[in-house]
Formats: sequence, C-alpha cells, structure tokens
Amino acid sequence: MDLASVNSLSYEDFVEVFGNVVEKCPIVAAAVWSRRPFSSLADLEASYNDFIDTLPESGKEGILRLHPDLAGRDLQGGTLTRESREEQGKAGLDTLTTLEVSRMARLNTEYKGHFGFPFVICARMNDKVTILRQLEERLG
Ligand SMILES: NC(=O)N[C@H]1NC(=O)NC1=O
Repeated sequence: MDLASVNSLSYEDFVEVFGNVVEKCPIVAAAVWSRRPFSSLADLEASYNDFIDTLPESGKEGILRLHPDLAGRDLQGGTLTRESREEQGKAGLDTLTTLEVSRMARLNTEYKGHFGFPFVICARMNDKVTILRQLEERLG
C-alpha cells in the first residue's frame, strides 16, 4: 500500500489496517487518522509517537497494561494477536519448558505487583535468555 492509498483510507479502513500498531489500542490509529495526509512513513510513525507522547502518564500506563504477558496465558491459550504471536515466537517464548513458563509467570506477576503494569520489551529483538535477564534486572 503506497502513501497516497494510506492517505485516502476512510478512518474505518485506516483503523482496520493500522489498528494494532499499538497492541490492542485501535484508538491510537483512530486518532492518528486525523493527522493525514502523511508526507512519508516516517511522518506516519511520528504521528503515532506524538499522540502517545502527549498522553497523560495514566494513558501511557494504560497502553502498557494492554500488552500481553510474555509467555503468558494469551500465548498458552492461543489468544495472542497475530503480531504478538509472531514477536513472541521469534524470541522462542512458544517453546519454553514448563519450568521456564512457571518462572516467567512468577516474575511477571511480581513485576505487575511492583509497577502496576506488565513487563514490556521488544520480544523480536530478544530471546528467552535476554528477556528473563532484563525482567530480573528491572525487578532488582
Ligand atoms: N509484554 C510484552 O512485552 N509483550 C509484547 N512485546 C512484544 O514484542 N510482543 C508482545 O506480545
């Protein structure tokens, strides 16, 4: 889809295409549609970033809270979005041992109890070793 096509999308179609750029937050796409026409892909990306940056802390925390746990019940239950399924799969989180799943669940629960939102990391740029290391480091 070229830029002219993106800029000519109805807001319904724009949300259909770009609604999960921010995991489970189609409202961001619905809001960003108002900023068209986009002069480039970078401009579209910047529009997303600008919208999120202007949210109050509670709004940013709300976006984090809609992220599925890594190797969590959504992955185990097959209810991840396509994007998250691919991302978590690339990190090898879909082939953890039972013991590793339990350890992730315990650490995720501890993290959410401490911070009030889930541990969020770019899974496709990590693997199960670095993800577990980062999770433990952030818990201190
Ligand atoms: N909790 C968390 O980081 N989840 C997201 N990260 C990612 O790359 N894919 C996800 O599902």
